[in-house]
Amino acid sequence: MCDTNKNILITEVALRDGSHAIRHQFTVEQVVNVVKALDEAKVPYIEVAHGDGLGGSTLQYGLSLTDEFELIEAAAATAKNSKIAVLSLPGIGLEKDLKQAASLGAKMARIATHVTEADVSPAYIELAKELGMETVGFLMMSHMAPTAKLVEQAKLMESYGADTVYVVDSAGALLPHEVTEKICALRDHLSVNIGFHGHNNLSLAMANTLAAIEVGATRIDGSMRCLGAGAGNTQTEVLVAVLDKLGIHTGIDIYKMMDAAENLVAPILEKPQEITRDSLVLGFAGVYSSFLLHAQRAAKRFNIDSRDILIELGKQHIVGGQEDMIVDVAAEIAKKKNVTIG
Ligand SMILES: CC[C@H](O)CC(=O)C(=O)O
Ligand SMILES: [Mn+2]
Repeated sequence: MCDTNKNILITEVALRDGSHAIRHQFTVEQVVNVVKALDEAKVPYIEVAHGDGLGGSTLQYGLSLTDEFELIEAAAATAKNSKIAVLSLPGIGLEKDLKQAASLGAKMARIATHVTEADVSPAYIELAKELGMETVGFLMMSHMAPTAKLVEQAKLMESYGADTVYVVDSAGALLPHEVTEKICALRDHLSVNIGFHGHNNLSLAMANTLAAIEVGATRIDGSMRCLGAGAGNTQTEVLVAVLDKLGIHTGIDIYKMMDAAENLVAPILEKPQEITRDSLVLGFAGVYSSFLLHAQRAAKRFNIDSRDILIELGKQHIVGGQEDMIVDVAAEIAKKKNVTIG
């Protein structure tokens, strides 16, 4: 049974994770309008950055339409109640980027590493703390590590000073009982807050989020209209309503949240966030959700089935930062199949 006395703090990630889905084309006007509405709805945290975090605007990850610092500055100037969060993957984001985000008003830093590579994060976590930011360790592709390994890595992030450690289901590959096992283990071994970030590739983002909350996660990510990579994230406005029905407090105004999703986010979507055969394969094969559009582009270029690329990426355990491998894998498949490139 859920402990209904707990307070859940939600981070709305459409303005960062959703950036993948719209090829990083956010405008200042869109960001300001969405932040204003979320601020009025009393959403505690709003993440703003390139989809791949600070510094992600490159040919490898996709160029942003608008400089992310312009978006962060505009978001921070608009938010009166909500805190602006940024994501940084050490190496893609630099320490100077974190300093700049803090100077523009970002109040939370989420330092993201592959689930077995927490040891690349101490300098960033320590810097974020020095900058006075609330600090989150974000363990991506959590399905790829056994629970004992995940606990070891989370404990490292805790030892570096993270206030919260997240289980991140980047591929939307986890099943509810696996989420329960992972969150329980973190709850039993950590003293800091525990968070969960889901993707809906197997239609399990909501079930996984509820499983996480049930056993102790108190920091939860969602994106309005599921605007996120792959099939998107746990749908925030739905989550707020479901938690209210469970008697769990988020402090968020449900009507205002619904209005923000309907009036401001729906028009931004290039197409509704559905579970298509490709996003289903992401969850099935355990592939990074942000690889979706890259794999679809490569499939077109090499005249092959995008599912074959995704399955092969899963087999080869290709992870974030190895986006260049997507084209290599596609070329290899085309060669093996003797496909004529148009
Ligand atoms: C490439 C960063 C990634 O999108 C972070 C994230 O949201 C995830 O791993 O799910
Ligand atoms: Mn994500």
